[in-house]
Amino acid sequence: MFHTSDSEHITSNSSDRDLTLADHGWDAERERSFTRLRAAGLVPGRVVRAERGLCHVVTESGPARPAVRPPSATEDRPTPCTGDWVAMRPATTTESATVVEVLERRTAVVRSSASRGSDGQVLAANVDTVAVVVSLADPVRPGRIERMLALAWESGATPLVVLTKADRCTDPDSAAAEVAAVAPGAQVLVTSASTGDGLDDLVAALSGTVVLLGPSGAGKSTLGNRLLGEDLLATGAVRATDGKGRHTTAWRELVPLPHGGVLLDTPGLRGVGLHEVDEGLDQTFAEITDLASDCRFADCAHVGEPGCAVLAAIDAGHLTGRRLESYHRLQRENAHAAARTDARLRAELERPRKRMSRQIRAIKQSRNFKA
Ligand SMILES: Nc1nc2c(ncn2[C@@H]2O[C@H](COP(=O)(O)OP(=O)(O)OP(=O)(O)O)[C@@H](O)[C@H]2O)c(=O)[nH]1
Ligand SMILES: [Zn+2]
Repeated sequence: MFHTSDSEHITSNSSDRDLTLADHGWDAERERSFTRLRAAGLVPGRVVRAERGLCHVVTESGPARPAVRPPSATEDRPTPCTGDWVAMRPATTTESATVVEVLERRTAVVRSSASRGSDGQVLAANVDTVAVVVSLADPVRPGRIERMLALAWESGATPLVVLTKADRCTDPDSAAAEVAAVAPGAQVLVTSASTGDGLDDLVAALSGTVVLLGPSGAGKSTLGNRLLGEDLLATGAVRATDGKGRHTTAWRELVPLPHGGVLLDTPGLRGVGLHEVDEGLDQTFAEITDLASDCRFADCAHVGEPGCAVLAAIDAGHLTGRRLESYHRLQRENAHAAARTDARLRAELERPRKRMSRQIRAIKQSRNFKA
């Protein structure tokens, strides 16, 4: 039955840890909402990696690779993605295990070129903490941080800014203050994977399912290694390059952290763009949102309207012009993403043509393979 984290698994080695659902974030509330499904003979599992038509799931009785039943024409069931909780029909002597339902997502990180709610466009589900990772080895780029925070807030998870490579920065504290000024409502932590500074505070601040979001070279992998414990990732790396182990060992994008919580690292998350982040922008620029309620016009765009409280705050020195410019720029980017989505939805209506091109692609691919 259901293992709790204080079961016998706590004393066993790291690969056994993978066997408990609690280690993967299963909680009492999830269990309660699963009652009906359990009664129907289904078992819960969490998707540790999803591919077309097949997912790697961890269940109470170990890892499974259930098939995903394609939704019927009338069903509006999402395709499972990394982080999803699913209800599975267990394997029988004649049939393999099947994912029957995707449980309601508490949060979702959505890709920019896709619309929320439709299939295959959610990059990560049920994320609790989005850690925006920023290197202190380079000058602080506030616009970049604001952009990632907008995405983080929009997902529904709690954002956190993790400044890395403090050992490469002469004044980490003032850099942290500069970042805190553009991250209202988010905790800002200074760390160094090299010296170990700030890592305990980071572990304490992380909760539930954690995603590390940040540009290439920011130090995400290094930080992830420190959080996971080097042995675990080294094993994963060895297995990934060891041809013999490839078929038996699934590459996991979702790994329990030794101090609690789960690290979610899915390739698509690196370099994700903005998507319908209106609310996320409002939270990222919380002080502008507050000021805007005092603008004379309810739809004030803060670009020169009379009675604009936001522009007045800039004149009074309470808000930087850079901050408002960044807000405008991200709003434009968001609008472009929305327009792209509309174009995509129009394209969806041309399915027959799409299917044709897919067939052509498949034929070309099979030719390449033969060549
Ligand atoms: N001095 C110093 N270097 C660090 C620290 N953390 C990471 N680095 C170095 O920064 C470089 C990039 O780190 P990664 O962890 O690979 O960065 P990443 O964000 O995972 O990059 P991508 O995988 O490209 O997305 C590596 O050479 C690390 O050794 C740190 O705390 N101090
Ligand atoms: Zn205004």
